[in-house]
Order: sequence, then structure tokens, then C-alpha cells
Amino acid sequence: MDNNDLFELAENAVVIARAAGRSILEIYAAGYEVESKADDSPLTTADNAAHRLIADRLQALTPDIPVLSEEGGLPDYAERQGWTTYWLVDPLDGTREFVKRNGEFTVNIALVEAGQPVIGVVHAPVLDCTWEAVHRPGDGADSEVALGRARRHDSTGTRDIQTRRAPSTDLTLVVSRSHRHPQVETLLQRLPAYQTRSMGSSMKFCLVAEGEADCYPRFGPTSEWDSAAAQCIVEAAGGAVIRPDGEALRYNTKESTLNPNFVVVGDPAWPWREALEGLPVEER
Ligand SMILES: Nc1ncnc2c1ncn2[C@@H]1O[C@H](COP(=O)(O)O)[C@@H](OP(=O)(O)O)[C@H]1O
Ligand SMILES: [Mg+2]
Repeated sequence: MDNNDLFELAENAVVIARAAGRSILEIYAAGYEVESKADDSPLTTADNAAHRLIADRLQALTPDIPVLSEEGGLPDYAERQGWTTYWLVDPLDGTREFVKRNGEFTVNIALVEAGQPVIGVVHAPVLDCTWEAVHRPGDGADSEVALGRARRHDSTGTRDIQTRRAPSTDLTLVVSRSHRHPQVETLLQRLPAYQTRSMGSSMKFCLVAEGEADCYPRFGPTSEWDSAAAQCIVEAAGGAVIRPDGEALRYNTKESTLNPNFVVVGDPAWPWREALEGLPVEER
């Protein structure tokens, strides 16, 4: 796929994420049933409605590109292994926050190419805010030029975003509102003065991408659809999403769709490696 196609697909993905956001908000206003999923996380009629809308529209947009959605059922790895490019979707990330009605939930659409997210769209319906990125790192060869753009669209318009240089003290860390982990406390103890902010969903990545926070450490299970779109936005904005061993987070490389532990950093030049020393990767 050439670079122009990528920009055009990203714009289409923004339109689709916003349409899904509107259908989620209708259900948010009208009321909904809450079921419990196998991993004990909540599932609402809103997750399913957003899933159907996104899956149908992406399929119509790019009939040859498969769609993997949290609510769409998981094809065997034998089949997925053959996908070089695919859409990876979490129709409603932060269902717990949706049920709590605090507005901290998002629609997530990523295009993954050879294990890396090259398009990322994260839409927060209640805030009416959308983060959009295209990021293709390039391999140094003439034929492949590195490419990146990260933007935020809200009621005030559209602006480019970038991560900030980490301050030497008083770092801002953003952590899950609903899933805290003891290894996050270990990391915090190794840092100079810091403050934390709590938030639900992939919006945590977006705070790092726009320079509002320096780091989002995530220990414990998450799925690939929880991180792909937001990873693209952070990378295009100048940050990185690394495992505790320093490797970048990658997609569709194994049977399980669970991520290892990861840490989102806005300023990759800050000495994160030392702070993460010895913390477990936990391939899942
Ligand atoms: N035990 C577990 N296994 C897999 N994913 C988990 C999990 N516990 C939490 N998550 C993921 O963490 C997401 C919520 O993150 P946060 O707490 O930062 O808001 C959930 O997204 P969903 O709401 O899409 O299910 C879910 O995918
Ligand atoms: Mg999710």
C-alpha cells in the first residue's frame, strides 16, 4: 500500500470511529444491559453495536483486508498468521468506565502491517475528541521513506500533537483507573519525584502522545486491540511503546492475542531502561 493510500484510509477510519461513537452515545443515553464476559469484564449492547458498524464499514472500505475485532470472534492463528495487513479493532475500550459513566472510554481502530500499527484512530465519544495517526518507520532503503503524522481533532479544530521531553524530576505518570498492579509501584519507587493521574481506556496513551504525561506503565494482561491504535499515535508523536526489556510491542506474532507487559514513554531518550531493569516481560 502506498503512503497516499494510508493517509486516505486513516481519514476514512476517523469517519467510521466517529459513527461508532454516535451509536455508542445513543445507547449511553438510552440505557443498556450489562453482561459478563469470559474474562469477567463487562460487555454491553454498545460494544456489539459499535463492533457491527465498524466491521461492516471497514469490510466495505477495503474488502481484501481482514478485520479482527474484540467482539468479532478470533480466527485460528493458522489463518491469522497469513495476514500481512489487517484491521485491529476494539469497538469500546474501557467498558468498565462506560458502565461507571465517567466518559473514559474509546473506540479504537488500527491498521497493522507486518506486525506494526501504521494507522491508529482513538475516538472518545463523550469528549468528542479523536486522535489520528499514520506512522511507517521505513527501513532505511530509498524505496521506503519514514512517515509520521499525529493529530488531535476536537471542537476547537485539528492540531498536530507531539510528545514532550521528560523533565528531570516531577514526571507525570498515567495509570489505569480500574487495573492497578504491584509492579507499577516498583517502577514508581525507582523514579525521581513524580505525580500520577488515573484514567480508563487507551486515552492514557493519548495523554502521553500529546505531552500531558511522560509515561504509562501497563503490567498485567491486556489484548492487542487495546494497544495497537494508541501505540501508532504515540509513535507518530515521537514516543515509544516498549516492553520492560526495551523491545517494541509487536502484533500477530503468536497464537495468543494477549500483550506482554509494556510501558508507554513520551521521551525515548530518558533513561527508562534503568528504571525498568529486571521488571518482567511476561509473554502471554
Ligand atoms: N485479565 C485481563 N485479560 C485481558 N484483558 C484485560 C484484563 N484485564 C483488563 N484487560 C483489558 O484492559 C482494558 C481496560 O483497561 P483500563 O483498565 O486501562 O481501562 C479492558 O478493555 P475493554 O474495556 O475493551 O474490555 C481489557 O481489554
Ligand atoms: Mg479493550
